[in-house]
Amino acid sequence: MTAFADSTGAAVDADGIDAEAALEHKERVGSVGEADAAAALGADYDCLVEATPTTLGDAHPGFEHVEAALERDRHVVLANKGPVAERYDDVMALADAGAGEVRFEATVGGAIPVIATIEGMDPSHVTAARGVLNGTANFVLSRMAAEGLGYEHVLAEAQDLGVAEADPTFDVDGTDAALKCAILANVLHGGGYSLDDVDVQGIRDVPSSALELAAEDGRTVRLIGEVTADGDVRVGPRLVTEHDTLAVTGTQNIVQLETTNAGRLNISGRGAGGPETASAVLADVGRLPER
Ligand SMILES: NC(=O)C1=CN([C@@H]2O[C@H](COP(=O)(O)OP(=O)(O)OC[C@H]3O[C@@H](n4cnc5c(N)ncnc54)[C@H](OP(=O)(O)O)[C@@H]3O)[C@@H](O)[C@H]2O)C=CC1
Ligand SMILES: N[C@@H](CCO)C(=O)O
Repeated sequence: MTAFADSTGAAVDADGIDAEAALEHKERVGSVGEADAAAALGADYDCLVEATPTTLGDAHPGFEHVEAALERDRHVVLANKGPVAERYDDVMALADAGAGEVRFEATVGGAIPVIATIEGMDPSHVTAARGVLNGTANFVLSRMAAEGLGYEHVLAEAQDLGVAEADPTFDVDGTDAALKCAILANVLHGGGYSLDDVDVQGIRDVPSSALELAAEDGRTVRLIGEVTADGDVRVGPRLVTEHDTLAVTGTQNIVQLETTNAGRLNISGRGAGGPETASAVLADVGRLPER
């Protein structure tokens, strides 16, 4: 690693950075290094890992970071969903114009290999996708149902686990799941989608009484996102039976892919969290060609 930045500073060294020392510097001083944060963009590197907070619309500052790397023919690996959910076509045009590749496994489903599976099948053989795509909302719904706990209390627990977005309304209002669905739609249809194309409803208005009522009937509520065979994209709370494949618990995610050759694939696993997300980022780095 030759550069490492946060919002207020950067550590840059072409001979390699001591990550432990940079993190210790952040603990002590509040930033990973003394250099200007923007200095990391001009550093000597092969691949930029973009993991700034996901933002909507112009996807600032993530998009500009991606642009700076691709214009220098560097590879990009994203954990940040903004650039590939909101500006997929712009990102791919930049990649097509140069020698850098863009990968973004971590943006959908945390540690589980959703994008790699679609690539492996070939997107033209995947007709639809649906699933539980937000670990925070799933944690909140499953804890509320299992423990009868209040919404605010459970959301605070999810924030402590490090799975909630910097702005947790993204999670509970369905925005994060919608961004992931827009990314899936872009992968399946070769671009053209953003958050504006997703019909979104979150879980904020799901009362614990609705979960109790559903449980009496052997059912529960899950925040389900889907890209339909017609290309429609939507996210909302849905009733599912307690034993349904989609009724994963805690921060687990599940993605169901409808495929022409393999039928329905179910891929589930840890969909959020620091080590989980880092594993997907590193898997992408390993998939990049040598520069
Ligand atoms: N956490 C998870 O489970 C998952 C997260 N993601 C995505 O990964 C990204 C990171 O998530 P997470 O680590 O949880 O988020 P955090 O909010 O914990 O961390 C974001 C980091 O970005 C830094 N940052 C902010 N602005 C800039 C900037 N202009 N230049 C350089 N660095 C900047 C922040 O610096 P500072 O420390 O100074 O504030 C902080 O270190 C988000 O886009 C999120 O949506 C994707 C999958 C799973
Ligand atoms: N906040 C997101 C992180 C993973 O993208 C979640 O809860 O699923």
